[in-house]
Amino acid sequence: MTQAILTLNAGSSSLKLALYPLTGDRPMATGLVDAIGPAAVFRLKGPFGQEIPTVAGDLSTHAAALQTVVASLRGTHPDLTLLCIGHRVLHGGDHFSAPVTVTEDILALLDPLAAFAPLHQPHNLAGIRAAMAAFPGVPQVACFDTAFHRHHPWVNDAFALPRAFYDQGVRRYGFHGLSYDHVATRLREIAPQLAEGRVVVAHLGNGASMCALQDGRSIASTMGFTALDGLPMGTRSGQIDPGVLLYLMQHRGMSGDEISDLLYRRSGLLGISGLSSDMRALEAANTPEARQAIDYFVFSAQRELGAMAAALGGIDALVFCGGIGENSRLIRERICERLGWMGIEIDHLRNSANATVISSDFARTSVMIIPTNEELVIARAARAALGIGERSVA
Ligand SMILES: Nc1ncnc2c1ncn2[C@@H]1O[C@H](COP(=O)(O)OP(=O)(O)O)[C@@H](O)[C@H]1O
Ligand SMILES: CC(=O)OP(=O)(O)O
Ligand SMILES: [Mg+2]
Repeated sequence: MTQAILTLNAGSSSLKLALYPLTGDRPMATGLVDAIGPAAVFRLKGPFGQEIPTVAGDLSTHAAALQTVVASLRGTHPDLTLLCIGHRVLHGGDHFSAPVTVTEDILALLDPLAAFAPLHQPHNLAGIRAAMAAFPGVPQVACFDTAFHRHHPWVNDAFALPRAFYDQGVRRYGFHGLSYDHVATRLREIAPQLAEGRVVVAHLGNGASMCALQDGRSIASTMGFTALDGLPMGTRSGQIDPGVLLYLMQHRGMSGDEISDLLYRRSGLLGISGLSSDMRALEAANTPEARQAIDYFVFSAQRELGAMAAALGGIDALVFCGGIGENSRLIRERICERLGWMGIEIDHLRNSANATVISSDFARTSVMIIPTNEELVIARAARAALGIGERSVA
């Protein structure tokens, strides 16, 4: 019998998965079902990144895709027994500061939070419900993007609104917490002294944010009540004057749904470039609009980095992660330009090689690349829920 843990990260049109053994950091398989629906594509890889054949099956919904995924995993592991399924869930509100084993009561607490995370939460919860239906009796563990930030000082948790709103949950939650948890853990392994200091982690992917870590704990983040704030993203606006939204509603007659669509799906890199939400496409395009989208992204990152360093009272290390942070030497180089005032100076050869340490030997502030691994954080939480890990789960 092959006992294993499945991790799921259900997005609006995708399902990312990993199959983990009960010990060790190397997944037995990783996979992605992309463009769930009539034209879905399903790819599965083995422990060394080699392609694994998948079974032909229904990929038209998240629930159907999950069945096809498990059937394919059984192709290589015929005696597969799933002991636990761990899920990425974007929003845990003020209810959760740690992973939790899901019950119907917990789902009832998480459902209303979909209003604060429309791109993610409905799909995350659909993934849990599909897994509960397909594997009754198998524990489902929810791991929240917000949990890592729940101990922010009050000034980084509140907005300057009348107090009642804070009490009703209108707070600066912060997201990408699974990613920051992983990076903080890796940094303690790679550079323990730095990990005790003032570190800003830049998670630059399709969603993008920064986190200020003091001794490995989050004290501030650029994302707030929702995953819209802070840096511009693939299709999300990032920080915007709330007066713009009032103007659009009161004078341009836009509805709440239209503004939501504008801010979540039509803005950011896609909105500015008019071309693509994908940084690779913008780097290749060389149109004035694509260049402006990159300029805006870089300038926002420099500005937010200043804010995170100020929250920490200085900076000892900057760490890049996420699809852009891990792979784009151009964006890293552009962000680090003009940051000499905070002791940042990168070594261009190291940066081009995507090395772990990319700062020059003479720089006061270390600059690093640490590939993120949200799946491993979820797998460890699932192991803890089974009583075979180091962290506790309620
Ligand atoms: N070599 C690269 N150069 C520039 N951007 C890249 C590169 N590889 C990936 N990216 C960008 O990373 C982003 C996706 O990041 P990722 O963290 O994988 O997103 P997701 O949030 O979907 O997991 C896309 O904008 C993609 O273009
Ligand atoms: C929080 C967030 O934006 O997540 P993602 O990068 O997966 O979209
Ligand atoms: Mg992501």
